[in-house]
Parts: sequence; structure tokens; C-alpha cells
Amino acid sequence: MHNFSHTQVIGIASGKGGAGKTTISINLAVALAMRGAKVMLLDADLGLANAQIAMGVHAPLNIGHVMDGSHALSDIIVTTPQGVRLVPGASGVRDLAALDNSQIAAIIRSFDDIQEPVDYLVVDVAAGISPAVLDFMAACQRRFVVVCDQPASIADAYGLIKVMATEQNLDEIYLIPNMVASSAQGLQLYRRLNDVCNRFLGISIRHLHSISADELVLQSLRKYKPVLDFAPGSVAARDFRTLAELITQLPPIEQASGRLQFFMGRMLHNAS
Ligand SMILES: Nc1ncnc2c1ncn2[C@@H]1O[C@H](COP(=O)(O)OP(=O)(O)OP(=O)(O)O)[C@@H](O)[C@H]1O
Repeated sequence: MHNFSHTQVIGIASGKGGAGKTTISINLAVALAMRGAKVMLLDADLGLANAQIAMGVHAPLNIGHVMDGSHALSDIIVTTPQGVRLVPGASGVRDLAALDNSQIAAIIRSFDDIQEPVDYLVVDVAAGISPAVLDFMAACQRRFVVVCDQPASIADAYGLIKVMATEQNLDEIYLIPNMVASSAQGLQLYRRLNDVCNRFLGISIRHLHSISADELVLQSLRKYKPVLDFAPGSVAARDFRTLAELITQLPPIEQASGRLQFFMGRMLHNAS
């Protein structure tokens, strides 16, 4: 096996659907790729998988074909026009939305067969707090929780953070405020939620940057393009570039957590 540099794995979740998890996963992957990183995006929003549509790429095979044993993971990966290596989810396959632990573990382990260099793996996880969501988030090194400044979204984000921190003992939790009027509003939302986490859970969450509400995000989706492609000069595109830059400045996490993780084989190989 080659001696790859450590792959940094970021899981993206949101308590509530519609907070912008897929939008953020896609544009973050593209922004990192535009900086020259080798980026893979796993559409683990199984059952609702729509990353391939939003990125304007045709994927003849998907993770369902890996699950049924007919194909290897490397067979199903497609390269998007932005140079992101996309692992397509299986849209409309209801069985995939209800995978058990051993099936999730099989998906996570299948990444050990990948032979290409990957600097970042971005994992777009389903909404909610299902066991599958928690398994995927536990298998990542950093966890991003997408939230909008609305009571239902905040309550759901808090619920997800609570379960991840207290029941799963996961750290490296970042809040990504989305659809904010300004980065000051995003920071304020982060502070509010972090205060509640401090007080009631005894933990701190982290903050990098928020994503502004931008009409061009919606327009880009209608054109099947990431906003970074469709409107590179837009406010949202600028926010995604800033977020990507801040991520590249984070210290790499090189420790295995003791739980099942993506690219475990590489981690162990590099450590030996
Ligand atoms: N920053 C933004 N500005 C404006 N619109 C946005 C922004 N982020 C997301 N949206 C829009 O909000 C809607 C929901 O976004 P998205 O599909 O990414 O959410 P999601 O959390 O992945 O939803 P689900 O979990 O249901 O798949 C989409 O129409 C998207 O274009």
C-alpha cells in the first residue's frame, strides 16, 4: 500500500431536514477541491441521495450496488465536473435508508479498499438522529452540524449535539450556521447554542464560519450546479471559500478514536 497522507474525514449532519446539509456538503467539497485538495464526497443520505443531481453528474451505479455485492466501491465512484470524486448514494431505495449497524460498518470498511490518495472525505449524512446517522458521524474525525436561525432547527441541532456528545462520547463538533443574514448573526447563533451546551452538557462546540442566505444558492440548484461554479462571486460562494480555507488550517487529526472509522487501514498503516 502507498504511504498516503492522513485523510481528514468530515461528517455533515443537521438535526432537522432542510437546514442545508447537502448544499454545504457539496459546496464545501468543491471549495476544498478548488484549493487543490483531493476530495471525495460520500452521499450517505441514503434513500434521499441527491448530491449527484445537485452536482450535475450522471452516476450509473451507486452504493446500493456495493451493498448487494455486485460491485466494488471503486467501480461506482464518479468524478464531478469540479473534480470531486463522488460516491453516489442510492436515491429512492428505501431499504438503504434503514440499514443496520453491520451494513453501515460494511460501507465504512469498504473505504479501506480505495487505492487513490484522498486529502478530505466529506460525508453527507441523513437528517435526524437515527442509529445510522450516529454510526456515520462516529466514523468521521470532525463533525459539522448545520443549523438555521429558527427555533425548530436550533432545537434539533441541540438534540443531535447532545446525543453525539453525551451518548456517543464524540468530540470535534462544529456548528455551521446556514442561511444567516451576516456572519455576525451566525456567530451570535453559535454563541447562544454553545452557552446552552456548556451549561447543560458540560461541553463546548466549535465555530469556523457561517454561510449567508443567498438567492443564488437556489438558482444554482435549479441549474444543477454548485453555487461556487454557478456564481463564484456570490456572497455564499465567498463564505464557502472562507470555510474551506479555515478547514485547511485545522490541525490534522492523526489519532484513531478506538471506534470504527473511515480509512482505518490507512491510519493504522501510517502509524506503523
Ligand atoms: N445558504 C443558503 N441560501 C439560500 N438557500 C439555501 C442555502 N442553503 C440551502 N438553501 C436551500 O435550502 C433548501 C434545503 O437545502 P438542502 O437540500 O441542502 O438541505 P438538507 O439539509 O440537505 O435537506 P435534507 O436533509 O432534507 O436533504 C434547498 O432548496 C437549498 O437550495
